Amino acid sequence: MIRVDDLRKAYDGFVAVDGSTFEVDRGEVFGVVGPNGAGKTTTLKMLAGLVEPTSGDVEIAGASAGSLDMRRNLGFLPEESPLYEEMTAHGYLEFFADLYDVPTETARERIEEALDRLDLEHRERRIGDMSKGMKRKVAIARSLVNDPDVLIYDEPASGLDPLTTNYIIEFTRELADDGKTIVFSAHNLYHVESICDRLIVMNHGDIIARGTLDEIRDEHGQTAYHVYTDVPVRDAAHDDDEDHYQVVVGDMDAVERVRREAQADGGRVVDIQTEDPSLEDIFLDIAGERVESAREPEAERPTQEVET
Ligand SMILES: Nc1ncnc2c1ncn2[C@@H]1O[C@H](COP(=O)(O)OP(=O)(O)OP(=O)(O)O)[C@@H](O)[C@H]1O
Repeated sequence: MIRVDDLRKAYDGFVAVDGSTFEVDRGEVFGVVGPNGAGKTTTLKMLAGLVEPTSGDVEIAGASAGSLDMRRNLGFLPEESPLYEEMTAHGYLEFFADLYDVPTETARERIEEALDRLDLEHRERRIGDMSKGMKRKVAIARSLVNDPDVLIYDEPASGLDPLTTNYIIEFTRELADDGKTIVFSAHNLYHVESICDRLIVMNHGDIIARGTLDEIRDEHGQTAYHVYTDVPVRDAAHDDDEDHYQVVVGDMDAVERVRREAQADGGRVVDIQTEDPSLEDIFLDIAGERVESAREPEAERPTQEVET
């Protein structure tokens, strides 16, 4: 659906995006992740035909970036979406539907459906008097008025309260389930982990990792093994609540060493749990930088039990 070939952008010699190549399939949610200044917005704007690449190509559903065909089939949500503050949500969205030549009745139905699904309250309120979350929902509805196949969302949920953030992130997933192809950027890696099919991780203009989250984990991540014993072993911490000892190791050989050590002291391993690295852990590993400190609590991370 989207093909990006050796895309590059330099501003006065400063390279913001350094030769990105990737493809996005129809119906996919595709994440573009990275710290501030990684080149996410520049990449998304080049996809949307809003920034002219220094070199390289973008093709969306067979149309080249910036062409009229492509624009008709695209919804872009900028990081900061300036809205017409004096208008109501309806007035504003009808105005944009009109720009896309959407027939009035179709536009009304589409707008109503989008605002219902986004659960936008106080639709007749002046946009200038709406909360930040409400404004973001109006901007998202705006990206849908032309019923595009492709949506490009720059930080769709950044800076919003957790409830609105979750709502928007889940809504983004639903749009893909409806068949839309979505490229979205995020600082918050937890959002990416929760809804992306595939992603690229960018840093300083380069793609430093790519694939599904599992593929990225396999290639770059390291599973942590939490080993619980009933006798003290080297480097273990005592868990007062459970009255056992816990040590975290990086591979099965180390787990085996802990088991032998416990046995030598007349004890045993009582449990082993694995913890997959989060995208943030992986990012720290490969880029040596933290992408987002304000992530969801640790408890949200998936933990699987393994056979002991
Ligand atoms: N119009 C411009 N002129 C000069 N430099 C620019 C311009 N736009 C972006 N840059 C630079 O290009 C780099 C990449 O910026 P970009 O906005 O794409 O990053 P980002 O990953 O989206 O960051 P953020 O998460 O902060 O939005 C940054 O160093 C930025 O300062």
